[in-house]
Amino acid sequence: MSVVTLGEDAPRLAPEEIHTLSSKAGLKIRADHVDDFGRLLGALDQSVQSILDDEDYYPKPDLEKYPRTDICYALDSPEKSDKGGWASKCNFKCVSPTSKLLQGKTIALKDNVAVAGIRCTNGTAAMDWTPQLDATIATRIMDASGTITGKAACENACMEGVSDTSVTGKVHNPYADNYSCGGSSSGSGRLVGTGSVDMAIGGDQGGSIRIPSSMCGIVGLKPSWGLVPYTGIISLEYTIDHTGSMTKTVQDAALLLEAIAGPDGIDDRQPPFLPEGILQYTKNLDDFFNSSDNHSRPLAGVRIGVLEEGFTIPNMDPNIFSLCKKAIDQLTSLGADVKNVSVPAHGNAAVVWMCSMPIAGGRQGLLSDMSGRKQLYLTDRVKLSGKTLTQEAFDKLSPGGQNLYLRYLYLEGKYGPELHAKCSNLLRKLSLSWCDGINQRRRVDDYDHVLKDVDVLVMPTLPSPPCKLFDEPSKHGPLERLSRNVGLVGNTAPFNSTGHPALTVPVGFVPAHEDENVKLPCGLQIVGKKWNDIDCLKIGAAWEKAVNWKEFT
Ligand SMILES: NC(=O)c1ccccc1
Repeated sequence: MSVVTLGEDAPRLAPEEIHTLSSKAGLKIRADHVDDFGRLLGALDQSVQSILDDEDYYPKPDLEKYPRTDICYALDSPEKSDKGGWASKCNFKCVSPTSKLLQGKTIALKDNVAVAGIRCTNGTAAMDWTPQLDATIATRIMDASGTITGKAACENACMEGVSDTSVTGKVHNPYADNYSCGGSSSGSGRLVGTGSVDMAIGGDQGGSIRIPSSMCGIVGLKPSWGLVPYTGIISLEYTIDHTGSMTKTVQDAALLLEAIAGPDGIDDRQPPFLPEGILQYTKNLDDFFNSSDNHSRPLAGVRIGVLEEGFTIPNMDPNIFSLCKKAIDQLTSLGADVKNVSVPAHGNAAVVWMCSMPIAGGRQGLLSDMSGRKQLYLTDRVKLSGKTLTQEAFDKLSPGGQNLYLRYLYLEGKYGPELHAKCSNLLRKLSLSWCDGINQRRRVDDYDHVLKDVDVLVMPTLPSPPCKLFDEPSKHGPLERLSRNVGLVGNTAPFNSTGHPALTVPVGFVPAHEDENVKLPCGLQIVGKKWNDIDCLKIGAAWEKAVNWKEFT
């Protein structure tokens, strides 16, 4: 870095530059101050230039230990995408001396997770980014000897819940072609659902792990906020960003969570340390089942609250309603203490989530402005977005991303930070801060008030079954395309804002709305106390041991 001086011959801004700058902001600078500010800003710019000339600071991927070869992109060979599931495939050498936890498991990463040298689409052509780093969770999977076999398709800019918006093509439901896998982690849902991989990583800001998991008949866990590092993953909005597992079984969910959870020292949402033993999910799960002396009633002593408002969200399908009630009866017969509970604020929580998202989400998710954080910034990707979206980038977004940007411009212009501030407080009212157990003096509100009496809340993951994909999506207008998302996140999005862990397990099939002969998967959502992801896993695993979900009616 060079030494900057404010001497007579130091670089300075000309008076016209100061004038242009201030008049754009509607300000006038006193005539006798113009030269002073010109010199101050000129010196600043000299410092900035020295920083831009310096190297950036990223975690270095270990390409020698974990080489990746034979990269094949769905954009080049769509026929190799497995009906849309893959965004890219690769050959990864992942034999680690460190741990064998994931040995023998094949794993797909959602295509918003950075893997060095492999193009990362985020489901959209609006930005073309090839990362030079591995996300923390990718490194952790390699260090646990997991075999990464590629990147799974993701819906456009992670802003869609129906699987016909990705730049890599439509993703078909594992149980019926031309039906939705959900989104935005659509490829992860399909690939695990069809058995193309054992496990996948998904991302979730409003339901994007749980929606495709429910629709593809698999287990999806949105972990507690901050449990799994988001470092090196494309963000939508940092208060609601989560990454987590999508697996065939709850046992595998525990296994993958164990591999990826815990502080990485970079993601500033994470606590620096966690209670002893909390990350040993597989052992804790085994201990739970081994300690039960009544194997036909493994859930004896577990308290389950049936969230009434979770069954009355808009568009609730009667078949989903009754199937989930029956699944809950099954939990009762497994010994659980089940009672109805009410959180009146639940009905409106997704609406607050929706009004809160655009201002911060447009800036962070579409313009890549994450200022205020102390974490790893993806500088090379930030460079691609610019200060405002270009026409070209806007045109490449699907209606969900375009709508987010217009909502951002509209709400930012009309209400500014005041709206975002109020929404954030209302969302915080739903739940204590993430250290609620420690700070007992705080008021106990909404969900956490009820979670004092029960261990978990249960409700349908989604109000409606997967819908049909459009034959030619681009022939349909934004309203028609986005209408398919309406109400979808009523039971999922609230827990992105509160940060509670939320697991979806498949509980059977329901008829599609378009054709009653088409039967598609349906999930039950289990929401736990913060940091008690293990409670969700225990109940899910008890269900899975007792019931063959494909035959449950
Ligand atoms: N990223 C998300 O979680 C999401 C889910 C559904 C619709 C839009 C976004």
